[in-house]
Amino acid sequence: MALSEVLRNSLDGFTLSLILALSVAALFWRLFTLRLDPREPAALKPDVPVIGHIIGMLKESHRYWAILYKQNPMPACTLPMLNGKMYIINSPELVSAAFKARTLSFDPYLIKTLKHMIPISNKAMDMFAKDDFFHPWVNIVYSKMTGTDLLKMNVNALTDIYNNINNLPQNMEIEDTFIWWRHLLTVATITTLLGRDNPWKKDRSMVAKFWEYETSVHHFVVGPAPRVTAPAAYRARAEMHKALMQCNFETRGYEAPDTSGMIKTTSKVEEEHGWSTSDKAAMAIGILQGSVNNTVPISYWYFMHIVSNPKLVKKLRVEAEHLVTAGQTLPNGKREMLVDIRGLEERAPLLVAAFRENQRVVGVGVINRWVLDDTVLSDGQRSYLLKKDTPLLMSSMVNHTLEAHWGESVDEFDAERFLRTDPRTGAEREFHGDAPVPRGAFIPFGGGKHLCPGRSFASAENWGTMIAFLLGFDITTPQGTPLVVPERTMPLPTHGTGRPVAGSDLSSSFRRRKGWENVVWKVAEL
Ligand code: HEM
Repeated sequence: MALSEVLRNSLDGFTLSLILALSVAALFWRLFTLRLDPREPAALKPDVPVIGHIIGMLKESHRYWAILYKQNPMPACTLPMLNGKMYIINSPELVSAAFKARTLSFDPYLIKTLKHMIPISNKAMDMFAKDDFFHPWVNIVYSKMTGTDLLKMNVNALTDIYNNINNLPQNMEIEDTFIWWRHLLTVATITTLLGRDNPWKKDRSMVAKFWEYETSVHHFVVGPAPRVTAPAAYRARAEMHKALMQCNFETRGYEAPDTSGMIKTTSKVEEEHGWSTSDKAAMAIGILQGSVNNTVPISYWYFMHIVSNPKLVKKLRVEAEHLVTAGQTLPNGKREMLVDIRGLEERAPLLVAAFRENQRVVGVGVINRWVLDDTVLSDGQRSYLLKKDTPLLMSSMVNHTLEAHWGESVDEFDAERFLRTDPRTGAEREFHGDAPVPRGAFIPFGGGKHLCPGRSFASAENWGTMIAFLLGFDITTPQGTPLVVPERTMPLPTHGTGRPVAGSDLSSSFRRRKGWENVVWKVAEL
């Protein structure tokens, strides 16, 4: 007799249903109950079992980590998620320790994300993911954004921006300052990487295509079918890919003298490994995305935080006047104004402090790591075990918005917060790295072996741009009143900085300043 027949004969329907229900419950309990080693960070259970944290993340995006921390201020915790777990690290001491740990890596995320983000072949991606290709390739990215390569990038970016500024009329009304600024910085950053012969220089519509793709990048990363869920972004990516192939890779345009060392050298390595034109162009999309996606919104908010504050503009102009010298008078009667971009951290402390404060205020993204091997982190008091093959997240929003670090004015933009000398008391502030807070509490560029390689470039591009706008223009609303910083959206988990909320008044008026009408901006020879 079959087992099912035995069961049917010996048990009534109710008992059978009960056994079935208990078995399902036991299986569910077994699958979804988090079993932790006592040395791991304590569990932080969601209100709704199993899926509560996922709902929270989807609903609140980056804000969720700050909400959780406010409710449960734990230095580190483990979040149960479906039948897995994720570690969260909140305390600056543990963030610092995590940056130092060689067994915590961003690489698995980078490889997995790139595979979906860019139109690369499986063959090239498999090669990219192998240690003997990946590590030298990443080393090129880092080494080609230092020293003379970095200097050349800074000069090229600012030359592009200054050429644009030099061509502006005496007075200009802008309807959407965000879009206008986005165009200026996107083209300059891409031109720095690819050289002047690039699709974004040739065709203005390419900038909108870049942002169509960038804004929907989560459809590519998460899947499953971006062609269906984000058709416009999918088309935009295809057009960028085709244009890059034609302009920069089929013709070996990436070898041009004004192409950045980073693109030139990574493309050369790809070429030596037999990558097709299509794969080289696909990888360039990834590099451009990583370079532009943070730089442009950060830079817009930096600009807005400054120009909306007339007192700050006044102080910054005093500082900026020492950074420029008059050059020769040109045949058209205009006067060259040379901007010396060397050593701005020492020579322009307020400009730099305002930049850092802007990053504190607007940078809400997270830093992700994958635990490659069992790792123990210590904050000096307690040690935490992190188990192999577990994701780990560090939220910049948690530490960037904590009153305990930044004081009562935490919610305000205070351009002087990052000055090493407190302007109110004259006292020297205790700094840890770039910030007057414990190491690990201010992490706009991440840290450790994944510390953003583009940080010095992006910073100099921002500072140099602001110097020309501060000295050269009065920037107000069309009515002549100070601009108001628009409200920011909460970005999706794939993005680190918000955009102006829909419906904000983004109009502005640029007027050349008296005495600075006939100036031609130029980077001083270094
Ligand atoms: C204000 C502008 C920028 C911000 C706020 C920013 C922020 C970041 C952050 C938070 C990370 C993650 C670091 C970590 O995981 O510890 C990162 C990584 C990276 N950034 Fe930037 N970035 C900016 C500009 C740039 C630029 C201009 C480039 C290139 C020209 C660039 C290239 C990269 C690369 C290649 C990585 C990956 C590094 C790795 O995984 O080892 N970034 N950036």
